[in-house]
Amino acid sequence: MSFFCNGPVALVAQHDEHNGQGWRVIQFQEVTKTFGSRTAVNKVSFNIEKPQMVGIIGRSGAGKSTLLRMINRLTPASAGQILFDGRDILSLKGGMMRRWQRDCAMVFQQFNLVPRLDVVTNVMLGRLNGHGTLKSLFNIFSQEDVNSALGALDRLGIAQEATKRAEELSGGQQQRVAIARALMQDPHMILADEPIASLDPMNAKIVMDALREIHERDNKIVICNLHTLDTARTYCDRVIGMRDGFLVFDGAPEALTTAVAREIYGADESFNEAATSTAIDAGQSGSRESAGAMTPAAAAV
Ligand SMILES: Nc1ncnc2c1ncn2[C@@H]1O[C@H](COP(=O)(O)OP(=O)(O)OP(=O)(O)O)[C@@H](O)[C@H]1O
Repeated sequence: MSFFCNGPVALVAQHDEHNGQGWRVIQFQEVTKTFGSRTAVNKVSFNIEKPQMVGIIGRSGAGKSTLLRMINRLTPASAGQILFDGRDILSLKGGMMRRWQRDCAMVFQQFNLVPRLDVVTNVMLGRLNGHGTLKSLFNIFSQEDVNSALGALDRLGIAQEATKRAEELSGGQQQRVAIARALMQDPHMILADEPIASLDPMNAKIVMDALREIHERDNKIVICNLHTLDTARTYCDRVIGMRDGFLVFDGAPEALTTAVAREIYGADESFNEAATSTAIDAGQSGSRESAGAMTPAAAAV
């Protein structure tokens, strides 16, 4: 299904919170965020009914980051509901809220690692929410934590960097460490806020391949804010377009034509898709840096 409209949409299907296959549905119901007089996210409604890789696109200021940050409660919503398994996650407090935040791991544009800590410790920080207060306070990790962190790094193809300080790594490597840290949370979903915006095309491809592989192999939802249409088309099963806080497009990547993109971006006839391109060539694998056990996922899309 795809649709396009110029105003608020409310397409919340009425159904059980389970999709009949034991998989838990996420429902966004008129989710809204206002900052003073500005409405950053305006009555956004949609459901995710199966593990999908969802790309959110739109021009700067459209509300993409705010929407993502509301999901894991980094930004409080002003109105609406986000239901997971029928439970409104926007009203969770204390330990329940922290557990939810562990369930939806965030990956940020600027990686958010601790620069002077070694890579493996940075990855293990993903476990902190699951530890008791004392253990968390002193960063006490078990041998099992160390083994899991090394396993996650190996999966991301950077186990050999485990003992280096995070600040010694390239941007692409740091983002893979951040993804390994997210995996340590064993989350239901990964929320990636412009994960490749600071990376060159080769590293952008490695990072997007990694996210796609996690989606495919672990059957996890990945929601990814993206600035580039070609990346959304190549990697995502579903694209959501935002404009001025409204959800204005929700459909398959094939439906994301240049004309549709022009509407989402509020651009005129001079709109040039190349301006949003990262020039990721999904087929260019010969010279690229190894991503370890990654499957070049773009080929599967
Ligand atoms: N903490 C804040 N205080 C006030 N206004 C904010 C705050 N965060 C976001 N906004 C405003 O909300 C609107 C949506 O911002 P948001 O960062 O969600 O957009 P975006 O689509 O992610 O943009 P970009 O692609 O540039 O990151 C913008 O007008 C922004 O200025």
